[in-house]
Amino acid sequence: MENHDAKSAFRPQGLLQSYELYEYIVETSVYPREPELLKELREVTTASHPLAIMATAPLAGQMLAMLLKLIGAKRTIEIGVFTGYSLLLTALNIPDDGKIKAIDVDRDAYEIGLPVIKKAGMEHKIDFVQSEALPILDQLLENASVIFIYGFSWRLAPHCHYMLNQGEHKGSFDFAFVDGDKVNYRHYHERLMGLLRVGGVAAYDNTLWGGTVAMHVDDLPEWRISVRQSMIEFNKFIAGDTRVELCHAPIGDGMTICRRIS
Ligand SMILES: C[S@@+](CC[C@H](N)C(=O)[O-])C[C@H]1O[C@@H](n2cnc3c(N)ncnc32)[C@H](O)[C@@H]1O
Repeated sequence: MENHDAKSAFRPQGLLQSYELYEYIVETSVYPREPELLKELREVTTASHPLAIMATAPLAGQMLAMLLKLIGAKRTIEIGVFTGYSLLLTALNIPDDGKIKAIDVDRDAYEIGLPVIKKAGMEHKIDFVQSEALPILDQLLENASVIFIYGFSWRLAPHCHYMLNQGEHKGSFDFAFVDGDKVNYRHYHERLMGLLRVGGVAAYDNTLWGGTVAMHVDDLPEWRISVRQSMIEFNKFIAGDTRVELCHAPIGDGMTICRRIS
């Protein structure tokens, strides 16, 4: 296997055999139906960010939009926003009173796409949090809103009561799109199993990592190796996870779609 294959995730066609086949699909079925403001967001990203290729591919985006509609998603989580292609796409496919908890360490990238999100009238659905994703998911699971009620005991010693409104968000999300740091997918999955309702769906992007999961490690450039290993471990783990039904779709860079069943 030559190294150019190992880089295939960063070619527009992703895992498809040829650019011509990719072009055929997007020209026939994707671009003619892609909302104008998603196109605009793509263009703004390409013009403003050297890593525009990180944005979710419109072909995979179309499948996400279909999933959101099929399950009637209203409350969603997104890990890895970048300039907001998948975020705007999600916002466009949930109801007007739907809500997205969108988490990314990089606010600058989010702000590149924000004017387009505002133009689309979708900002009110989005709660963007600039942070590492893991602590935010933990907070949602714990939801420890602590109310201090100061009082005095018979000895006049102050004491306080803690009212822990624990777990309010447990099982309350319909959908999660995970496209952040790949090495944490396994940790994100554990949290999402608590946050998604039974019947809720999590979609994990890049799970074939340019096809490298099935390549020999000696044939790969250094920068591919650690994520490849994380993906191999995640794919193996999730395939055996009885809490979910799953579909490993070779779309884009590989997308694993899980439906929580217990
Ligand atoms: C592939 S991009 C996401 C693309 C996005 N879904 C789209 O449609 O444009 C990955 C994003 O994950 C973010 N990221 C990386 N590590 C993260 C972490 N630990 N927590 C939250 N976000 C993270 C990066 O800042 C980057 O914006």
